[in-house]
Amino acid sequence: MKQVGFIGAGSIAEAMIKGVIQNQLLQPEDIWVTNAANQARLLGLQTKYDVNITSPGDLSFVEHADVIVLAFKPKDIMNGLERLKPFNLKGKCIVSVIAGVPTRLIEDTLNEAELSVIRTMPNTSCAVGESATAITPGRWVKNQDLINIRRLFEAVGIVEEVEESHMDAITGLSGSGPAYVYYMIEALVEAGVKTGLEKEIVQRLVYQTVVGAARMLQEAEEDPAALREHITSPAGTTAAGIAVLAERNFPQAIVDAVCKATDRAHELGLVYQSELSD
Ligand SMILES: NC(=O)C1=CN([C@@H]2O[C@H](COP(=O)(O)OP(=O)(O)OC[C@H]3O[C@@H](n4cnc5c(N)ncnc54)[C@H](OP(=O)(O)O)[C@@H]3O)[C@@H](O)[C@H]2O)C=CC1
Ligand SMILES: O=C(O)[C@@H]1CCC=N1
Repeated sequence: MKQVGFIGAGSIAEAMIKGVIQNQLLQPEDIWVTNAANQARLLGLQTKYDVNITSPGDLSFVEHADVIVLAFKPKDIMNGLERLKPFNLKGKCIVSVIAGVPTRLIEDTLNEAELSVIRTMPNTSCAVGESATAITPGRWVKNQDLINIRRLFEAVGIVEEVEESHMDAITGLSGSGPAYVYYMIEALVEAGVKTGLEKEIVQRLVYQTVVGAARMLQEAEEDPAALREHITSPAGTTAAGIAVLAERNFPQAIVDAVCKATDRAHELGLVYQSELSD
């Protein structure tokens, strides 16, 4: 893999760019980025990461890039693909990080026979090399492309290869997942501040609590339920706190959130499939 071009310069594109540069999988000069309209954003990325940019809407790097990352919103899929169509995509690998959009739609819309398309679902923790990324190959993926793209995402976290039928659920689970965790952290901080502690102190305590819990999961050979039990003394403070969460059906709220996010990913895919057949 020599040159990677990002079409879309938003949150996930930046997280990936930051991660792959930090992990030295790619050099800044091998990365190209464009977007739809926001020139200031592109200049900001160039200043921060020293990557190549083109003017908004200028996809000329597609001619020499080996890998093209589709990093725009699902609503922009048809427009984004139409703009790619005029290019000779022979031998190139198209990597989509777009929620809900099936590989088949990309394959069928782009004007290239037997195109290598890989659908992926990373999360923004790419930026610190800690993404949980799922990848699924399209119909005509070359083995070497799959190896290369796996390597790209392994440079910024862990990778699971899955059947495409699981991608919407993964989008709702680990694609959106950091947001659920941040939401809980926001609430923990709010609770700490309410006790009268300084916000900075609360933040340090809470962030480290979350980092420590995550490391325990990775390093202790016990599941989360067992780790929770170790903290929960009979009739102690944790038991009192957990009882409130159980009473408010915290686990069910999380399950419902993931299901809803999964349904939303599926809906996004259906919308654009039906557009294709119109
Ligand atoms: N954010 C996340 O945590 C994750 C997001 N994703 C997926 O990644 C995709 C991007 O999400 P995110 O980065 O959050 O979105 P952002 O809104 O932050 O960025 C979207 C980018 O797409 C650009 N864009 C829109 N249309 C076009 C076009 N036709 N050609 C070129 N660029 C275009 C926008 O340009 P401009 O600003 O100029 O309009 C912008 O740079 C989505 O499909 C999402 O499902 C996947 C995993 C995680
Ligand atoms: O919210 C979204 O649609 C995207 C997909 C996964 C994370 N963010």
